[in-house]
Formats: sequence, C-alpha cells, structure tokens
Amino acid sequence: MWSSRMALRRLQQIAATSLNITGGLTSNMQRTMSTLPRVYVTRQIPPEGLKILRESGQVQLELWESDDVPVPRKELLQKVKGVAGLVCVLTEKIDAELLDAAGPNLKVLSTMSVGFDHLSLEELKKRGIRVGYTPDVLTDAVAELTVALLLTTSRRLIEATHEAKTGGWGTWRTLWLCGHELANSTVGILGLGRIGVAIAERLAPFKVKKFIYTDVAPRPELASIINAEYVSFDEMAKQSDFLAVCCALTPETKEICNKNLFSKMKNTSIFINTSRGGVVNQEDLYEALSTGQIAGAGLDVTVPEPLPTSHPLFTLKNCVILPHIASASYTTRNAMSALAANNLLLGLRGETMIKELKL
Ligand SMILES: O=CC(=O)O
Repeated sequence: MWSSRMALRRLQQIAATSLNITGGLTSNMQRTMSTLPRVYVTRQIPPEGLKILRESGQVQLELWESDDVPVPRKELLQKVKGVAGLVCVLTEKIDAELLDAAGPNLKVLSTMSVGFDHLSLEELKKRGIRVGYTPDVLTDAVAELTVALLLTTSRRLIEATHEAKTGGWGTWRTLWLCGHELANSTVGILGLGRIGVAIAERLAPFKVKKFIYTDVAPRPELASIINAEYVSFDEMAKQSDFLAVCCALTPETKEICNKNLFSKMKNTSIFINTSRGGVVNQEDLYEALSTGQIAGAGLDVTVPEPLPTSHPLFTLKNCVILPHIASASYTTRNAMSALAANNLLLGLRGETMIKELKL
C-alpha cells in the first residue's frame, strides 16, 4: 500500500518535473526566439525557401499561410509592424504607406521576383532598406515559356485545338489555320538583357535570319552572344517579324508599346510580351489586333492581373493570353524561393546579398 502510494507520488513528482523542464525549455526557447529579428513572409512561398528560413535559427518567422489568396492589405499593414525583414512576392505593393507601417526596424526587403515595379525604390532608398531580388535563376524558364508562347501564337495552336475539339475540323484545307514561321524571319527584342539573350539562343535553331534589338543604349557584350544588331525603336518596329518585349517596367517604358509602335509593324508580325503588362497600351493593342494591323499577340502579362474574363482582348482569336506563368516551373520557383530566403538572411546579417538591387 505504502509502496504503491510512494510510487504514485514519485510519478507525480516526475511528471511535475518534466512539465517544469518542458516549460523551462519552452520559455528559454521563447526568450531566445524573441531576441531574433522578426521576419514576415507575405506568401506561402515554395518549400526550399521556407526550409532555409526555418532552419536558419536566425529569424523569428511569421507567414501568410496561403498561396491561393494574397495577404489582405489591412492584414499586411498590421503584420509588418516592427519587423526587421520582409519577404514578398510581386502582388504586394511596397510603398511609403507599407514602409511607414513597418517602421524603422525594417532593414531588409527580399522579393521573390526579378521584376521590381511593385517596389517603391525611392522610398526604400530614403529609409536605407536593402533590397534583394531573384534574377538569373528564372532566365531559362522565362525564355522557354516565351518561345512556347511565340510558337503557340504564330502557329495558332489554341485556335487549332479548339477547332479540332469542337467540330471545326473538316477536310484538310490548303490555307486553313496558316500562321507565320520563324525560318528566315527577323526577330526584334525590346530591351536586351539576360532573358532576351536566352530567348534568342533558343530561337536561333529555328533558322531565324536576323536578330535586332533596341534599348536605351547598345549592349555590345550581350548582343555579340546572339549576333544581334542594334537598331532604333522605329527600325525595330518596321523590321521585326516577331517582336519580343523583354524590358523592365519603369516610368520610361510605361505603355511604350502603343499605337506608335503597332502602326509601324508589319501586318504579318507577331507581338510577344513576357515582361510586364504595363509596357503595353492594351487599347492600342486591341485596335492593332482587331484591325489586322498586326497578325497576333501572345501575352503572359496584362493590366490588371488577373485580366477580367470580360476584357475585349479575350474575344480575339489572334490574341493568346497566359496567366503570368513565365517562371512557373517547379525547379525555378523553388530556386527563386531559396534565393529570396538567402538574400534576406545575408542582408539581415549585414553581408553582401547574392542578388541585391542597387538603389
Ligand atoms: O514576373 C515575374 C518576376 O518578376 O519574377
């Protein structure tokens, strides 16, 4: 009897001690954790980046636990209060309001994107906030998708599969669903950077005759890789059979693809945009496509995103619209996620980021 009572007591003591130990460890951990810099991640980013952040032991992490719905602005403004680091994607507008809400603790912003038109660089610079981004790791995926979109548009693949599925496929016809081919063509690149070069490298084996490009200034080192000739904006419009837009969206490039450009293009030319929707005046594009001023357009990016299904561009057979998927391969999105995580951690340690924007 005594021994069983003693045994019970002993068990209760052990249990109590265990609870204390557990409680002690937790609060120790909590104490350690609470001294770590706080970081908010605005999206359930791909696993490689989250793993790096979680296993770093360097930050106290909070995450918007969804990839399907972006964090509501109101919630974001609350969550960023006092954070030292912020990881975002291109759907978050990082402007003065958000930076004010975050406050002076914010030292590093890391965007999981190559584009940075969602960031107010001036405001970031004013506050001395360092900015990481994710170029290079997505070049192959974006170039690959651009080629796929170009061929889909020029060879009218969406129209063709629709006809095949819906009974439009009658007898073999000599000019039915004819498109335009790359062989012997001139391909123009608006904004020659790593992505433009990668696109041209992939198109060259299709027997393209000539690559031309325009930019704020010639870029001889990049151009020599693909043997591309520097031409004026107007020359590019006139000569291109295929025109691929690869420039960043800046105040200078906003709606640079407008009536002026389309009116100079050939009726047989194909316009492709995988950069940002904002570089195109969509009303002018609609006009150019619907009047046959140009032959077709393939867009991976639009304004707004998502483009409402009632948008007039969706009514056009010669316009192929994708939902901003240029970098969407598992490998690339994980690489972007990992790079964004590493940029953030390096920035918080005061070290050189792998890819940092010069502000
Ligand atoms: O559009 C995608 C990106 O900017 O990474």
